[in-house]
Parts: sequence; C-alpha cells; structure tokens
Amino acid sequence: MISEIQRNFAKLSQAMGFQRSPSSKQKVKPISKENNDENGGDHSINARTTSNPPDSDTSDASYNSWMVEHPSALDSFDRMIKAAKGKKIAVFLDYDGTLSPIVDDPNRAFMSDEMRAAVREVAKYFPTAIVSGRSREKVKEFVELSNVYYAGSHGMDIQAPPRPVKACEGKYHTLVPGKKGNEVLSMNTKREVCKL
Ligand SMILES: O=P(O)(O)OC[C@H]1O[C@H](O[C@H]2O[C@H](CO)[C@@H](O)[C@H](O)[C@H]2O)[C@H](O)[C@@H](O)[C@@H]1O
Repeated sequence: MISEIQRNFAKLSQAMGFQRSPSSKQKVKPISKENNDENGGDHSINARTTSNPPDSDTSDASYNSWMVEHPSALDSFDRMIKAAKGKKIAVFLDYDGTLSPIVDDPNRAFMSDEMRAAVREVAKYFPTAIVSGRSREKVKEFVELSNVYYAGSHGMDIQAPPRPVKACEGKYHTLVPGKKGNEVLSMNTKREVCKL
C-alpha cells in the first residue's frame, strides 16, 4: 500500500515536470548535514526539484545546484511516513505553475491529461485540495476532477467533492499503530482498516 502511494506521488511529481530524463540526469550531491538536521539526521538524501527548475537548456551544473536547494519530499518518503504516523494526511496543490505550465494567456493554462490522472490517483488516498488565486469555477473548469476540493479566490471560496471517496480501494486514511504493533491504514469514513 505504501509503495502504491509512493508511486502515485512519484507520478504526480513527474507529471509536474520536475524530473529529467535518465539520459540527462546527473548525480546530485547529498544535502549537507547543516541543511538537513531538522529532518531527523538522515544526510544521504538526493536533492530533486520542487518548483520552477531552470529551463531544460540550462547547464547541468546550474540545474544540479538548484536541485540541491530544492529537495523533493519524495526523496524523504520514509521519513514523511514516519512523521505522518497517527496523523491525517491532506494534499494541497497550487494550480498555475504547479499543475499547469505558466503561459502568456491565462485562459490557456491547461493541465495535461497525465497531470489530471496523477492528481486523480493521489486524491483516492488523501483528501486533496486545489488552492488558487483564480475563481473556483475557473480552476474547476481546468481541472475537471470530481474527487478533489476546490479552493478559489485564494481560499475564500471552497467546494468539497460531491461525495466522499469510497473506502478500501481509494480512501481517506490515517496511519495508526495496529494491535500487533504494525502500522495500519485507518479509514475515517467507514471505520474500515486496511493492512499495509
Ligand atoms: O494561485 P495560482 O493558482 O497559482 O494562481 C495565481 C494566478 O495565476 C494566473 O496567473 C499566472 O498564470 C498565468 C497563466 O500561466 C500567467 O499568464 C500569469 O502571468 C501568471 O501570473 C491567473 O491568471 C491569476 O488570476 C492567478 O491569481
């Protein structure tokens, strides 16, 4: 289950265009100890990008140094899971420049089908909200998903999905300790529990 979630987040990250093709990918220096102590002392995380990476024609050195400063949370997935234990996880996504590319005409800031599919998948597992400075209606028109929250006008106008996500195949859950000391996914809506 965890690896499925990890795969879906990886898809989302990939759809956001944050990863280079393997051929152009270079080794990135691990984050320094000083930069990483607050995250639990794992100093071997490879940095990747989170937003606005340099253009693909920028040199690898510049790209890599940008990546070191903007590590991807996906590279710390195990620590994220640890930190999320017993907590409800929610995903908040910006629209322009995150789910869609920045383009000259704001009416043509379309989201790719790949991105839409990745967000749909992530929203099966976590309450997912798209938060935008645009009007809620406009964002909804672009996103076209029924299983996410829409927060338009910088969060002043919020709409929940029409019906809760079904339990056990695509569900909202928290990580809780099981009776045998293992982690289980607790379904909030129907009190169902799925083993990890
Ligand atoms: O909060 P966001 O979802 O990131 O929205 C912020 C603004 O996004 C739009 O403007 C930006 O994207 C346009 C399309 O790529 C681009 O042409 C413009 O230069 C950017 O500023 C939107 O038009 C604004 O209303 C949002 O406030």
